[in-house]
Amino acid sequence: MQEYLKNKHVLNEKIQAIFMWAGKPGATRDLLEELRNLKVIAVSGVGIDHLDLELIFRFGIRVTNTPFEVSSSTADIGMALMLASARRVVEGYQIAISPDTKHFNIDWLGQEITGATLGIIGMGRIGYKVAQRAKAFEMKILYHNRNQRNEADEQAVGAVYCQKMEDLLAQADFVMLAVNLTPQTCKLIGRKELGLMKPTATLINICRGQVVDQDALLKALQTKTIKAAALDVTYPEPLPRGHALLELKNVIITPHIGSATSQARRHMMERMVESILAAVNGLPVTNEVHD
Ligand SMILES: O=C(O)C(=O)CO
Repeated sequence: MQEYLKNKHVLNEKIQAIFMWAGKPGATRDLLEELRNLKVIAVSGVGIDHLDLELIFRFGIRVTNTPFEVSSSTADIGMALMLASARRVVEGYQIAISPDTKHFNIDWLGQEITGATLGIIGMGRIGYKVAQRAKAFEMKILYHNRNQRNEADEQAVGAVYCQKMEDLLAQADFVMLAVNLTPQTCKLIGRKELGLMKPTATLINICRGQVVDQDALLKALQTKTIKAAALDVTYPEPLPRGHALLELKNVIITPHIGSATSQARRHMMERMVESILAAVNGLPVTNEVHD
């Protein structure tokens, strides 16, 4: 890095590819103007909501991401959060390690996910992997998506399509968010939607914090409009210390670790290297992002 900063101007002329973390601040106009030989931006992960694609494409730069490499690990974190919330794993852990052993006998009970209804909002690659896992837990599966999946896909996981998201919200014991962040999905879940959920339901977010109106979520949790939330993503990340969501017992939060497995990260790296080599050599790029 120091070497780069020392020779920034010379090196900037040579840079043909940059690597970016999904969700982290995107490529600015200043940066694009400086990197005059840039051919490709390789994004690690599926989310490209942090990039101004119109601006990047105007510079003739190609964009690539790794949508296939993160699906299983992100679906796993969704299941982990759902189970941890339902079985109150974090509270249990606090009791198990508490110096005061008199609380060791718990005075609360968890909830089984077997037989419960899971509503998946966003049935793309990640949502579908969640459904595959939920089927093994004998959950009833509802889903809402822009487009209905084909019958074979639905039957393979026993998922029932809800054309209206409201129908899913009203029936689900667990609502899992797995959509891309777009202007259409920003604050998709707000006060009205939370109000449609059962008071016994849990919201799980594994996509982007901005998909939920966080103030409305906080209120819904404080007033017990819904039972609990389990979030791998928030807005901002991390939440400022002392944020009210961090104080609630019915919330568990992980630090955006959907793709944080050694397997997923290795596959993401391999795919990005492959895409960068292809792009700098003017060849077709796997997972190229288009308009
Ligand atoms: O790949 C992404 O965009 C993720 O956020 C994975 O959690």
